[in-house]
Amino acid sequence: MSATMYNLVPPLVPVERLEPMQMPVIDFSKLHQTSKSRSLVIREIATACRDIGCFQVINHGIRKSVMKGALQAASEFFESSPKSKAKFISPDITKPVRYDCSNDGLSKSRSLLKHYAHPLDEWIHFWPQEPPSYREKMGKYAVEIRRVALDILDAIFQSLGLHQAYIREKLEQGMQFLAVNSYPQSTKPGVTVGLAPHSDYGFITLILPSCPGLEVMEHHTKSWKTVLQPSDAIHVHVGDHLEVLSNGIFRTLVHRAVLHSEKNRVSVASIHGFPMDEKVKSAGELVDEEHPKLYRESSFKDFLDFLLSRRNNNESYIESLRISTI
Ligand SMILES: O=C(O)CCC(=O)C(=O)O
Ligand SMILES: [Fe+2]
Repeated sequence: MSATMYNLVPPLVPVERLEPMQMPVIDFSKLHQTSKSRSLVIREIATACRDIGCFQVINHGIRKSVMKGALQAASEFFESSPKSKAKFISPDITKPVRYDCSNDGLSKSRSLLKHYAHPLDEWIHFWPQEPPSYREKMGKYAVEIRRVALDILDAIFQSLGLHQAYIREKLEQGMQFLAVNSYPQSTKPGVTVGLAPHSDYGFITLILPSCPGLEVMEHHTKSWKTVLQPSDAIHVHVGDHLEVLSNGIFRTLVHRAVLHSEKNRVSVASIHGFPMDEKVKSAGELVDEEHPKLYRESSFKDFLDFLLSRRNNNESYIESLRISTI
C-alpha cells in the first residue's frame, strides 16, 4: 500500500514554480558516533518531525550502487511487457504483491507496483521476475532501507521518551511495504499532478526518486513546496500512525507527486509499521489529563478495512481516527 487511497485535501490547482521546502539534512552517521552527537541528531530529527514533518538523511550507509540498482529494477519492471506486468493486476488491495495502472482518484497518472518486503524470505518469491535482476536489486535495497528506517524510528521514539524495547520488538516483526511508482513524462504545458495529495498510513515513509517531482504541504501555511533531493539523500516523512502514536506531537505529512517535464520518473517509497494485526495507539507516556488521547487505536488490518469500506466519502484515514474533543 503506497498510501492512503483518498484525497486528503480538496484538489488544489498546481502552480508553475513552487518554492523549495527548507529541508533539514540529517547526517545519519552521527547517530552512531558519540553519545553527544547522537543526542544532537535525535534532537534535529524530533524538531524536523514536529515542525515540518519531513527531513532528508545523508551518510546513511546505503551504497550508491544499491540505490541505483533499485531505481533501475523499478524502471525495467515498468518497461517490461504488458503480459508480465498483468500477472500482478488484482482488484484485491490486500494482495501482498499488486500492480495497478488504472487511474483513480489518487493515481491521476501513476502506475504502482506495491509489495510487502519484510520478512524478505517470506515475500520475495512473489515479486516480479521480469527484469530477471528485479528480486536481487530490489531485495538488497529493501534490507538496507529498512535498517535506516528502524534506526530513525529508534531515534524518534527515544526523543518522545517511549519504551524502546516494546516498540523495537513490534517493529522487528513489523510490516515493510515498497511502493514502486512510475510516472510518465508530462505532455502538457504547466504542472500535472501524477499522484494526488494524500498521507501515508505507516509510521514513516522513506523515498528514493529518480528525479524531482515530490511536493509537500507545509504544515503552518498549507502551501505546496517542492522537494529538492540530492541523489545520495533519502527523503523521510511522518505517516498517520506516527501522528497517532505521538498523540499529535508529530503530524502526518500531506504530499503529492507531479510529472517531470523532460523524463519519465520512478520512485521507491518504503513504508514501515507494526505487524498486520497490532494496534497502534497513542503512547500512554504521552497521555494525561492535560493531554487527552486524540486518536482511536487501529492496526494495518483496520486501515485496509477502512479503504474497503470507504466508498463514497472523502474522509482520510487519520481523520477517521481523530477523537472529537469538543
Ligand atoms: O513518487 C513520489 O515521490 C511519492 C510517492 C508516494 O507518495 C507514495 O508512494 O505514497
Ligand atoms: Fe505517499
